Amino acid sequence: MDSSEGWDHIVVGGGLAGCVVASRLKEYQPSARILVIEAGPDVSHNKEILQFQSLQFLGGQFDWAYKTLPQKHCDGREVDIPAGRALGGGSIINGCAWLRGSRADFDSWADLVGDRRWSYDGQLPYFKKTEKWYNDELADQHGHDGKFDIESPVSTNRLYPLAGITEQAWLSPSPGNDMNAGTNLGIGQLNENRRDGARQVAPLVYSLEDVTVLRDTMVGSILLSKEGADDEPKATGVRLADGTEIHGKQVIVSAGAYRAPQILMHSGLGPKEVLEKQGIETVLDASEVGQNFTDHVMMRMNWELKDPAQGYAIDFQKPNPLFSEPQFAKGAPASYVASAAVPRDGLEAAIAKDEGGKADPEHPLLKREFAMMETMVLYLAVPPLTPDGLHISSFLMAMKPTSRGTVTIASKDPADPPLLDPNYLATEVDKYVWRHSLRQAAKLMTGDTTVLGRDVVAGETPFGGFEPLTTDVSDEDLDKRVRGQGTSTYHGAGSCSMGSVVDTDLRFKGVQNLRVVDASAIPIAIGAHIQAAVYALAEQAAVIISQG
Ligand SMILES: Cc1cc2nc3c(=O)[nH]c(=O)nc-3n(C[C@H](O)[C@H](O)[C@H](O)COP(=O)(O)OP(=O)(O)OC[C@H]3O[C@@H](n4cnc5c(N)ncnc54)[C@H](O)[C@@H]3O)c2cc1C
Repeated sequence: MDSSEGWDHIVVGGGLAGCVVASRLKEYQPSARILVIEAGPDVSHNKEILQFQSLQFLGGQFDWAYKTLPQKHCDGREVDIPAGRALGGGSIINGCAWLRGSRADFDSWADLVGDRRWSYDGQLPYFKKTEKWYNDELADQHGHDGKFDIESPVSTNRLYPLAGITEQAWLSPSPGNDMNAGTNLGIGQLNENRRDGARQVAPLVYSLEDVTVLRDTMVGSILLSKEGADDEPKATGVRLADGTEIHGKQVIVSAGAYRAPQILMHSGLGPKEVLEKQGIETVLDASEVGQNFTDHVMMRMNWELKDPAQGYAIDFQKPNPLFSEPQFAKGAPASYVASAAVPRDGLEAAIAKDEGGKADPEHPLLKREFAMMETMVLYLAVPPLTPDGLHISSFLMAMKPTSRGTVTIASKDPADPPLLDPNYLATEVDKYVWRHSLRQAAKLMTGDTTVLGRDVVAGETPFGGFEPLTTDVSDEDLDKRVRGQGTSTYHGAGSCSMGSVVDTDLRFKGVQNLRVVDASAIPIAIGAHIQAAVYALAEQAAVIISQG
């Protein structure tokens, strides 16, 4: 079929969500004509990608390699934000961490949009559709015949020598937690969506066999028609960056949190003042497009071992026989992920400072208890060091930021990158969470209350001219550290939020036949890595769309 013919559904962006929506719509509506248009290539059979164990493709040809605008609260730094540029989107280059987030996250999403389909219980059937879980524990929480094989260090027999000692450091509040069963407060196995260690990419797991895919093809804008003066605009197709028009009954934008707002703005759907500045005719003054943009801030730290001869850390120069066993190539060199809340009084004080007056107990962050900071300990040194057998490392990720930023445009040219301003660390809440959590990290890694701190770790090996992290560090030094070293966790979301830009059926408000289905529609900060939530969102969206 000529791709310019009338399609039932045109999916813009064949990323993680786009593949799910296209594949499921074809399954639910077998006679529907579905077109996916993806800016990047199809590399889903590339063996390097499938077998790949880390994030080596960052900055390469399958990465849009964005940079933020200078971050006001991060010493003016421009922070790198990678994003997948290929059929499969983020699933081609991401870290494969599989963490659902908590009941509290999804219930607050449902409260915000006033629709229980987006609560934890509302999303649970869709989480299950995505999973082929590896054991029968908490069976009511897991899918066993869903799309992705999920693996853990234990299910793949990766028994790291430091596992018990790292777990001991986080025994409170909830050891042995299943981080994908409704609560993520505590410590549990680091699960990954891998099959026997291999990456599983969205376009292979969600078959696109009977869907037409245009790859290496950039969409510039959405075609909109408006017949009478009072009529709502209607999406009638898309215009490619080279000017070609493709017509269809419905357009589903799945270009991700960075590009979805850009495509909408290039179509005349966005804040009027932004459109006017770029000489774009306003079809609908949609002031919320590109607002509410959020990302998780991450910090990485290397910790020197007291006795490297114990063989706790991977050494690229002198491989330890244990880590050379084949099972250790089946996942990230980590056993656990630990997530913690912060003290309520500190949180209340920070909220009061941000919002003025006394914190309202109904404030979304106080109404439920959330995992505010996630920690992973990796059994190897991370940049600027190379794995040297002398260091382990930890990654801290602040999962419930209250800072919100914007995605906007610099020009009318779809080839130009969007302007990304996540506005990291703008709020007192975010600063407080980091201060508290970095002190906790110092206590766990260097204090005498844990075996890790007492017997295993000698101290931090900082980089960038900072002093090693200790338990008696000042607030000022902690603020300086995170300002200077916080990076993206690559979890951009919220820039076409449900409730403001799209309704709870993912329809763009004020335009017919147009939907947005990707991370940009998530209206809150999910308290975990977000791919599982994006897959579940897309699964539920496909059901909703197929029902008309
Ligand atoms: C390096 C990295 C590591 C990550 N690690 C993890 C992890 O371990 N665990 C986790 O849960 N999450 C992780 N994530 C996040 C996760 O991959 C993303 O949240 C997810 O991919 C978002 O899905 P999406 O469908 O919204 O967007 P994407 O997957 O980014 O898909 C958008 C697609 O649209 C295409 N596109 C954009 N503009 C156009 C256009 N104009 N025309 C045509 N096509 C277009 C893009 O090329 C892309 O393929 C990581 C992300 C990155 C980048």
